[in-house]
Amino acid sequence: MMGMLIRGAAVLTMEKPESLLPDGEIIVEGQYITHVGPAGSVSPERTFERVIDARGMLAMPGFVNCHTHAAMTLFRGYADDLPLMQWLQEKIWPVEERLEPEDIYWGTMLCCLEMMRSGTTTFADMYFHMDEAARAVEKAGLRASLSRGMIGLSPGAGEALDYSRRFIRDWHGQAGGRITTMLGPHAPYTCPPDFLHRVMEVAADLKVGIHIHIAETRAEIEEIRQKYGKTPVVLMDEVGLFEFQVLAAHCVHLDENDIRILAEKKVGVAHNPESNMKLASGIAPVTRLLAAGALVGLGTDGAASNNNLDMMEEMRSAALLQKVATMDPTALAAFDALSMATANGARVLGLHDVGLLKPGYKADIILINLDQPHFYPRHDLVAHLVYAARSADVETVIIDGRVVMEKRQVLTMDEEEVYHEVQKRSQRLVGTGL
Ligand SMILES: N[C@@H](CCSC[C@H]1O[C@@H](n2cnc3c(=O)[nH]cnc32)[C@H](O)[C@@H]1O)C(=O)O
Ligand SMILES: [Zn+2]
Repeated sequence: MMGMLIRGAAVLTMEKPESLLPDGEIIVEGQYITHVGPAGSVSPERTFERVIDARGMLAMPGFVNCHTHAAMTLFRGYADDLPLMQWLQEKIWPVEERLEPEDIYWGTMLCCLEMMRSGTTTFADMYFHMDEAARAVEKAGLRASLSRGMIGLSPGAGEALDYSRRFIRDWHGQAGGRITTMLGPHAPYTCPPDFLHRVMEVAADLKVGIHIHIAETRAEIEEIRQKYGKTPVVLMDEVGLFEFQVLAAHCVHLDENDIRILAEKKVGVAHNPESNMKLASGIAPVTRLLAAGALVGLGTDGAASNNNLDMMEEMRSAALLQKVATMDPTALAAFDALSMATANGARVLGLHDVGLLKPGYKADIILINLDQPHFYPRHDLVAHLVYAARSADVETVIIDGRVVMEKRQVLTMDEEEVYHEVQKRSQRLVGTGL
């Protein structure tokens, strides 16, 4: 195998803030990165199947979106400006009842298209009809951790758990390892402890992680306190959930004890600042979580509560929100926000060879076009990425060693077909035709 050489780019490996090569060389062989070094580190005699001249670009790991509901792109702009419980119960759950499996395929495809075009290479999804979501991911070429969301209180809970078990067996490690799976009990207020015990049995049996929403709103804290006399985090800990690899979305309303538990049990937290702001759920104590040593990644949540899947915007929102919430401009510095969006996000998903540009890591690489006004002067590229960049700056996307977008041309999906299918289906679902 001769592999692919990327040369001429500034290379941000994300290992340390100072590990930026102003002019670097990256070799990709198969799915993996096999070399990262300065210009001239690759022998001129060596030949490659493909050489990408990336002068004027910055190479960095693709973004990892730690929490979304991919096919909710179908409901973007359908129900806005409502609090979470009302939004879910009155607006979202009724239209979700009407979703057909093929809708999920196209909704997930639109999600993949939007993510790829904004530099996201990996995402964690919790939804249903997950076979269709997996097929879309397989076709689109992204990396994803997929879970079938389960409402433990619903009459269909047993069926959802059976589906999950079968789905995990069918899909875990598929698409050359791009697809992994988790169990998806929705939240402590929809999944009582007896159901969570059944979920944990399956998790132990199939050796997969658990993706759940925790402590998203004050209403949830109140409801759990009234029912169980404790916080959602303590309840989940006592149930034994944190003995597993857990991806906990939101974690907005936490006390000091909750923060200590999340850090100690190495729970992966998915922080979703824009969804939390839009639904007025609150501000997650990210600064305190990080100070306590907790593992925190970044997510967009579904497109119906954000309303886009843009990780650059999310990163910027995360940093700005922590600063204003703590009244401390040093809070969530640029490199920390960038780590949450890449390397730490991968760890939150339990992916230990994703999120850094380093030999032995999966070749999930994005090239960002630096030849633009908002990237001058070139003082600090890390600060530029967090505070000045926008998603349209992403030129080229490589996932699992394969070029899937080049010069902003998506190579794996037919964009027009995706738009057409999504428009048609969302009209049927929510009855609006623009
Ligand atoms: N209703 C499904 C299972 C739930 S999938 C995951 C659910 O999470 C919902 N969801 C989306 N965003 C949020 C959020 O921020 N908090 C809580 N739930 C959300 C989403 O609408 C979806 O219904 C069934 O038929 O079994
Ligand atoms: Zn969610």
